[in-house]
Amino acid sequence: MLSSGVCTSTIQLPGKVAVVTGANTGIGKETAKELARRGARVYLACRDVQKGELVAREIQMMTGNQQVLVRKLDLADTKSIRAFAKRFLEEEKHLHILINNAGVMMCPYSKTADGFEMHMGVNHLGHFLLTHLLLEKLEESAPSRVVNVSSLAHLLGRIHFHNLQGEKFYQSGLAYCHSKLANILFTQELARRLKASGSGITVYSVHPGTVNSELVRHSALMRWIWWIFSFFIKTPQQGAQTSLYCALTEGLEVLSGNHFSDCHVAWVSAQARNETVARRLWDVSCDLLGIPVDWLMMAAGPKRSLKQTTQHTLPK
Ligand SMILES: NC(=O)C1=CN([C@@H]2O[C@H](COP(=O)(O)OP(=O)(O)OC[C@H]3O[C@@H](n4cnc5c(N)ncnc54)[C@H](OP(=O)(O)O)[C@@H]3O)[C@@H](O)[C@H]2O)C=CC1
Ligand SMILES: CC1=C(/C=C/C(C)=C/C=C/C(C)=C/C=O)C(C)(C)CCC1
Repeated sequence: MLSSGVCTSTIQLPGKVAVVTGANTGIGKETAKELARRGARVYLACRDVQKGELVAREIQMMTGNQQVLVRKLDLADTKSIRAFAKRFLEEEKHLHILINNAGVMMCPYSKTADGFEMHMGVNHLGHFLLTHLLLEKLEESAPSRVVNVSSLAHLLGRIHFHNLQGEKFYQSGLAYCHSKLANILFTQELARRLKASGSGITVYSVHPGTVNSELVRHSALMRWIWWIFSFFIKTPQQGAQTSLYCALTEGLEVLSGNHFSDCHVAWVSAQARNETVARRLWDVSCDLLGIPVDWLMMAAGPKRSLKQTTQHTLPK
C-alpha cells in the first residue's frame, strides 16, 4: 500500500480532449492538472461548479494552459449526467481520454435522485451511464481510452443482486467495496465488448494506492487513521500516477480490461474475474438506467464495420 509508481510517459497532448470526473479535489484534480500540463483541453466534471472554477483557474495558472473548462456533473442524478453529456456532445468534436474518477466512501445510507444506493449510484451506475452517453465521441476519436478509478477495497466487495440498493442490509464500508468491485467488473465487460466490436477504445481499472484526500470525509475513524499515517500514505499527486499511466502509456492497448496499481498490472479477486457476474451486472445496470443492453454494439459496431468497409474499398 505504501509503495509507489510513477507514470514516466513523456507523451504530449496538444489537440487532445479529456474529461475527468470529480476533478475539483484529490486524485482527480492532480490527474486533470497533469493532462493540462501536457497540453490537452481538459473538462473538469464537477458537482460543485464554484469549487471547479477555482481549481480550473489554479490549473490554468500553474500549467499555462487556458483550455481547462468546468462543467456541472452530479453523478447522483441521471438528469445531470444526461445534461452534461448533451452539452459536451454539442460543443466538442472529440473525446480521447475519459477518467471516471469521482467517488464517495462510507456515506450514511442515502439514495441518489433516481433511488439508487449512493455508493452504487455514484461510483458505478453514474459512471456506467456517463460512459454509455460519451461512447460515440470516444469511438469517433479512437484510439481513445477510459480509465475507471476503482480500489483494492474491491477485495471485500460482493455483488448482491438481491440487495443492490442496500435495502435489505447496509454497511457503509462494505457498500463502498461493492461499488469498487462493480468498477472492475464494468471495466472487464466493457473491454470484452469493445474488443468484439472492433472499436479503438480501450479501458482500464485502477487502484490509486492509499491517498491523503477528502475521500474519508464521512468517517471520523478513517479521518483519524489518515491523519495519523498522513506522512506515509500517498499524496494526491502520487495517487494520480496510475490513472495517468493508463491514460498515457503507449502500447497499453493489448492490456485493455486489466486492473493496475502502482503503474503495473495488478491482481484482482476471484469475484472480480467472474464473467457471469460481470455480464449480469451489465444487464442489471442497463435495466436500472433504462438503456438497451446492447448499447455498445448499437453505438460502435455498425458504424465501425461501415468505416472498415469504406477504408478497404477507397484505395482501389
Ligand atoms: N483516497 C484513497 O485512498 C483512495 C481513493 N480511491 C478512489 O479514488 C477516486 C478519487 O478519490 P479521492 O481523490 O481520494 O477522493 P476525494 O473525496 O478527494 O475526491 C472525490 C471527488 O469525487 C467527487 N464526487 C463525489 N460525489 C460526486 C457526485 N455525486 N457527482 C460528481 N462528483 C462527485 C467529489 O466532489 P466534491 O468535492 O464536490 O464532493 C470529489 O471531486 C475515488 O473513486 C476513490 O474511490 C481508491 C482507493 C483509495
Ligand atoms: C492500518 C494502516 C493503514 C490503513 C490502511 C487503510 C485503512 C486503507 C484503506 C484504504 C481504502 C479505504 C482505500 C479506498 O479505496 C495505513 C494508513 C496504510 C498505514 C499503515 C497501517
